[in-house]
Amino acid sequence: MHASMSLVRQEFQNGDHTLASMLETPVYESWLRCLAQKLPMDGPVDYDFMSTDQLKDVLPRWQPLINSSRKHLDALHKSISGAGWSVLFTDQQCNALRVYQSKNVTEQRIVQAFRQGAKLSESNIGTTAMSCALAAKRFVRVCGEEHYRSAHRNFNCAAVPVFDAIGRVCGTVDITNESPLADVGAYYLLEACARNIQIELIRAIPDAIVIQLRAGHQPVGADHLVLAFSYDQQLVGANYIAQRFLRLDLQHQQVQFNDLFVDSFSTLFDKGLLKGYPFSLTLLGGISLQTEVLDLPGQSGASVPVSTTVGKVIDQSPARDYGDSRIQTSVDKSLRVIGRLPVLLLGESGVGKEVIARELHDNSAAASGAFVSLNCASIPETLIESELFGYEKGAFTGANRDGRIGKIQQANGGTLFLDEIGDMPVALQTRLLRVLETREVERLGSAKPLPVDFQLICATNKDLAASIDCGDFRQDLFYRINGYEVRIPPLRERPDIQGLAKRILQDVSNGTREFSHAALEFIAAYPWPGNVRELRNAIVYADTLAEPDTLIDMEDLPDNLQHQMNDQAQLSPAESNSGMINEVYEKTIRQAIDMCDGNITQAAKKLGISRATLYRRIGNKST
Ligand SMILES: Nc1ncnc2c1ncn2[C@@H]1O[C@H](COP(=O)(O)OP(=O)(O)OP(=O)(O)O)[C@@H](O)[C@H]1O
Repeated sequence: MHASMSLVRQEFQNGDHTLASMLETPVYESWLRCLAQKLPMDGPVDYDFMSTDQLKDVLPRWQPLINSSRKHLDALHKSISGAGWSVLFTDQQCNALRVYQSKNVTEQRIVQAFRQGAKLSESNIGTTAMSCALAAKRFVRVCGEEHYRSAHRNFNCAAVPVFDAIGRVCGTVDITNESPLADVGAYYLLEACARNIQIELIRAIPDAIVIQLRAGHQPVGADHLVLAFSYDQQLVGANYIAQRFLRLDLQHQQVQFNDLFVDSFSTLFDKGLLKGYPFSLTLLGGISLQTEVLDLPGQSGASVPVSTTVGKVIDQSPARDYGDSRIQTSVDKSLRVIGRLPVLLLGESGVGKEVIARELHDNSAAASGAFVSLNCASIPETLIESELFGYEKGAFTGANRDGRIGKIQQANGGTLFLDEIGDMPVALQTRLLRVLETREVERLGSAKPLPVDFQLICATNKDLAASIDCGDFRQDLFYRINGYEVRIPPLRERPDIQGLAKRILQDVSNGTREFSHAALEFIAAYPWPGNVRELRNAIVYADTLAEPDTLIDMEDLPDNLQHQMNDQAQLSPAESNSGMINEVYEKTIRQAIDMCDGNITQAAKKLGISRATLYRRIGNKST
């Protein structure tokens, strides 16, 4: 094989393509593109990387793709790393979004090139499995000297394209090994990973109802068809299998629910309420498919494993940690009452009210029902009513022709989570109160009451007592929703911020990273005005941008945290009158001095404050 490939390459370089044209078509076509770009076949390859600033610019654009792929890439890496495979996830320009090096890697070029932000396009590094898979839109293996650049002759690669919710190529997953042997098992897992990422992208479509379908006789583990519909019945996502099975071309076609099925769209909601119970949908041609609702609008899905083709899909949700045992105690108590009393969660923005609401739902007797959330502050006042109560066919101009099921009805048999309840308009508070009293809901445009049964969890960061005083919140509704009140302390008041941070980092990095001592001290000292949301974002940021396989250090955390800390440290003690905050800054300053072995000038530089300010702060402590 080696001798013959050398001959193929030699003849190609001499302008004779007879042998090269017998290579796999995607590989030969890539060679032709490389030739057209005058890339040399021989000689060293220099890898090009995005600068940290460029990475910061593109990361927000990549984030949805990274989020949807993370757990499937983690699972792929775990499965095949021991067999020597490194995993690379790229965007559609072959820029490395996420990398996993095999523990057994020895080839220096893999060590060098497998870094986030590496620019690995064909025009930069010649033929690769990624560039071939992108062009051919299918699985391609490129082995040894099939790589255009001879520097890559020790690479054995395979790659598949990743398709987005409507079937456009949005990236690739590549696996690379130093061993030249084919590995059918690894290829199978690679293809399953790409299919699962597409399903995850479909499940991330906001406000879509996502269903999975299969023929009754399909064996366990076979791929399902996954379809997502918007409220107006339009097909907004379909996985690769569904696109082929139903002959769809979503990039160029608009498809409605009843272009595909004989059943009415409302079947999805009526049957979907019993989440987890399959029902039957019939295609226009008469084929009947077993259907299950994966996500209802308002629920963020993308967490339940769908395709079983990767074998056992790992549930990555860790045992919950709040950094405060008082919160766990309150959650445990709430669980005892939630079936009978509504729970009211109070706390600043970002403390984790929705996380706790989901935790309560998942561990309650209604866990098999839906968790339906409505943020009363984030949708226009005029829409809350139809969102909550739903409406009948033709209830008002612009209404969907089939009518719409409301959130209250969707939560039947499950949990209704009303976030920012303090922002609900007073007129609607009256209607909600009636539903809570009668346990019946009337859709807009209908006088027919429908019985409903759900657990209620409300949350707010407003002072409801003050809202009642000024007439913005009904007192009787307050008593109705406040069966059991849980006050969630802000992060800065929790005793074990470091423990929570470690747990989040473990989750985010899939157990591959830890914090340095200095970073942990900083985390404990910083006041976290954005609470756990801010902490989590900072950790995701650091995990994404820090060099692979290193500790997360203070410098890896977002710059703005350190600036905010320093700004506070610049304040005179009189300006910064909170004892807690003073203590926090003094602790940071002491740590900086320790880290600089007592050198005040260096410590001041590290903190970004003047020596005078630093002395003033130390003086403040000693007085
Ligand atoms: N205990 C926790 N462990 C890990 N992550 C958490 C925890 N609590 C909250 N988070 C994360 O913090 C972010 C904010 O959480 P959540 O939306 O539940 O807060 P909230 O109090 O409902 O905020 P808001 O009032 O702004 O709606 C989310 O990204 C969530 O994943």
